[in-house]
Amino acid sequence: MECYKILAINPGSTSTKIAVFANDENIFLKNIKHSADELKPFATIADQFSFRKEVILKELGIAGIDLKSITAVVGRGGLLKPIESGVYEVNEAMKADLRNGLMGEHASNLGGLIADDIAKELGAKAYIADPVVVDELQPVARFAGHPLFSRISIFHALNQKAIARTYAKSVGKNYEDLNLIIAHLGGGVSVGAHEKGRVIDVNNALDGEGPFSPERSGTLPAGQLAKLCFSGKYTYEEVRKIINGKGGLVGFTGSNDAYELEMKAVNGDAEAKLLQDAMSYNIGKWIGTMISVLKGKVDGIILTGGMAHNPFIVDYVKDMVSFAAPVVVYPGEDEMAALAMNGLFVLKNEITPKEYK
Ligand SMILES: Nc1ncnc2c1ncn2[C@@H]1O[C@H](COP(=O)(O)OP(=O)(O)OP(=O)(O)O)[C@@H](O)[C@H]1O
Ligand SMILES: CCCC(=O)O
Repeated sequence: MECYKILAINPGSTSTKIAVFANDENIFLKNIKHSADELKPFATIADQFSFRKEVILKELGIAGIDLKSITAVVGRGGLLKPIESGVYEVNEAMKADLRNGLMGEHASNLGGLIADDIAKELGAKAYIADPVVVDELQPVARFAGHPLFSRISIFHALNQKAIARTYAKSVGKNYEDLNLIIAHLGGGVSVGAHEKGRVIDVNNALDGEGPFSPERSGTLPAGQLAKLCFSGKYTYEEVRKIINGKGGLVGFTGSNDAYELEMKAVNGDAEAKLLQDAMSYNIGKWIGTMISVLKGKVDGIILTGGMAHNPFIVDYVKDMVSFAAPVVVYPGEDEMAALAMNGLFVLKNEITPKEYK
């Protein structure tokens, strides 16, 4: 059997994860952490391009990975225009949108850019897969209650889709035959209603919608938010930070570490327990919303992401929603394997990459 080597690149806000797969075998995995001081000199995410690329090449060199053996490079896609799920070949239109932060700044904007740059040097092809802007919302889900507003699909598409397929396989079904609710419980939280392989509704996990999470506010009371914006006490940037970065657990405790909160709760801190319960309650409430989106026809409810390791959050949510369907837990995420496998499917001609326009 031919051996394809795929380099996967997943830039996050405080880390760059890289992996090399030989077909479906993971032969190298590295989580390169970036301290706040290291990233301080860069005014924008795009400015971090050379720094992150050099760090990746250095780590691959240290690991003795022969770059010439790489067949394809797959990067985590960023804030592009809304697109359907799938694998996309990196092209000039995509690079321009990623570079210019067309839909906003997000560390994953660098995924496609760095993948393309490294691939070009190797004469290989670069792809992105299931970026956060995957948009399969049904028409009624796009309404936000005033013509000046519309709901937008931004969520952990890569992990949600990969976990959905893993679960479907485990029950001997196709993803496209199931109705699933997937709650990704990470630094941000997204809760998606997957109807027969399409995410017909999901909260915008990046921009003030959904349950609050370790570092995001989720939905805030609109009237109070409007008042705060015009109080003269906060700049636009400060309000943005309340929504994303300094919201959620960071706002309440100063830390985005849900594990730290869990330990405080375990050790008898009643406030910590109440906050953890409140976060779990809101997650359960949003899953309830998606149960009604799927009209109660739910084959499975899946909890994934880092906080799915927390038994108290899992039990709280199970207690609220297990009336509707079995609740299955896949703690953590496997975005690196998901990226690489999407690349492998393309190399094996099992899927055709789509064109970004
Ligand atoms: N083993 C664990 N037990 C309990 N909590 C955990 C565990 N691992 C991670 N967490 C908590 O899960 C939260 C999210 O962590 P995770 O690393 O999944 O997020 P991320 O990858 O930074 O964000 P995102 O998934 O939104 O991209 C953190 O607050 C962390 O404390
Ligand atoms: C919402 C998509 C990914 C993230 O949490 O940043």
